[in-house]
Amino acid sequence: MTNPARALTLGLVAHDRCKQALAAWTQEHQETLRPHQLIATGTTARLLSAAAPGLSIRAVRSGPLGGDQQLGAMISEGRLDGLIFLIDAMTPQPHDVDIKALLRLCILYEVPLAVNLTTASLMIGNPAFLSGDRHPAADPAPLYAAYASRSLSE
Ligand SMILES: O=C(CO)COP(=O)(O)O
Repeated sequence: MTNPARALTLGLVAHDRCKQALAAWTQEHQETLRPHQLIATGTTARLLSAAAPGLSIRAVRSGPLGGDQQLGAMISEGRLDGLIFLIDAMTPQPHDVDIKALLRLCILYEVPLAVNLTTASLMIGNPAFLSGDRHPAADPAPLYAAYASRSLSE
């Protein structure tokens, strides 16, 4: 069953060589994105806001300065509904550990994740995703409750 439509909180991040592509995609999909709350890492936010001035995009810090970790914190608090993250696979990044940590939290918490624009378009074109509907297995709480309360005694 599909939940009533609600505004989602979506993360948008792109490495430098992918920023123009994400800006063009955001512009192209601005009507679909408009009802949702968009959060982007600092420099990505600047470019996307220029490309699609009608969208309200909240900036966190730049990725290498903690922005990826801010998005990760939102995931761990259940405050991010999806992430579009265009990663430059050909350029070493100084904050590789932060990138890995953000991807890991998407996996851990079943957050829908697009690492290319084909998947991003599929994601936002899917009415079930936009309505906030998630597969029942997407609730990680039961999975990790046993881990969080594990006994540490011998
Ligand atoms: O480095 C990033 C993600 O890992 C993106 O950060 P900026 O959007 O600030 O460039």
